[in-house]
Amino acid sequence: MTTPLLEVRDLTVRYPTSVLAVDRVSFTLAAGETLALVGGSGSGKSSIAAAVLMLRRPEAGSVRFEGRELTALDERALRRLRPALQPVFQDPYGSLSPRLRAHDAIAEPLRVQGRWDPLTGPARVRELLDLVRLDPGLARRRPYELSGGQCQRVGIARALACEPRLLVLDEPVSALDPSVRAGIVNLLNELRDELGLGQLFIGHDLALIRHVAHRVAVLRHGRIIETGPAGQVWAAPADPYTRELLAAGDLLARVVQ
Ligand SMILES: Nc1ncnc2c1ncn2[C@@H]1O[C@H](COP(=O)(O)OP(=O)(O)OP(=O)(O)O)[C@@H](O)[C@H]1O
Repeated sequence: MTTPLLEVRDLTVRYPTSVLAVDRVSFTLAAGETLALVGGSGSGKSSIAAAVLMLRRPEAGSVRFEGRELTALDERALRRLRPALQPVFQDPYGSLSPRLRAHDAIAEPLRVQGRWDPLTGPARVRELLDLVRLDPGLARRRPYELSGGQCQRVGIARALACEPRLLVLDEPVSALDPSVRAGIVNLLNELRDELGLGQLFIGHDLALIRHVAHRVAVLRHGRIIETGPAGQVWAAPADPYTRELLAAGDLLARVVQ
């Protein structure tokens, strides 16, 4: 049996305020696969993302990335591994420095990792711009001179600069205008297929997630209440809460149209 890209077992996250945010959650994710974590506000999605990225150490449970137990690694070992696991966050403007032009924002992770070569670096940045289908003419613009969708493409290019194997996408299109969401979602699908990335896609809009995910895990109060292939969960949700989420998604889609 091949080792999954990511294997999470009995993950438990508790905050100092003693909120049990994630309660013994387990799932696996293969390379080239998108697993969506869906659920209402406060169901524990972002807490799982933070624990997978080891931005917050879990209270209990195991997070294995390519077979390595992340919870057992010290900060130094984690720092070496971090480029392989990259986040993309919700707020495209907030995730970029307002000072940096798109070109420098994309070059920054290469510089930080000591991988910047003045001879080949600019070509690598152009390659990354091309990968996220961003016009090279926009490379000199700062975030406030770009649209939300363009900023999110810069954010994705920054993540790709690290040559990751796993993207943790925490509501990557929720803050964007509905008219540009499909473009970003399609880009993420294409990148996954082109580069063989694993994607943990966090969201609450099941209508959108149907177009992204191979599999879905539905969260409620920090626990997975239903999991399965996206098409199956969509066509025949087993849990009444999933049915509620689907109905809410349909309603939202109709309002947005
Ligand atoms: N830093 C924190 N300190 C204390 N409690 C927290 C913290 N972050 C999250 N929580 C609590 O943990 C639970 C899960 O929150 P989390 O943000 O993971 O859910 P979520 O599903 O991502 O929600 P949303 O969709 O609103 O972002 C909630 O009860 C939340 O109030």
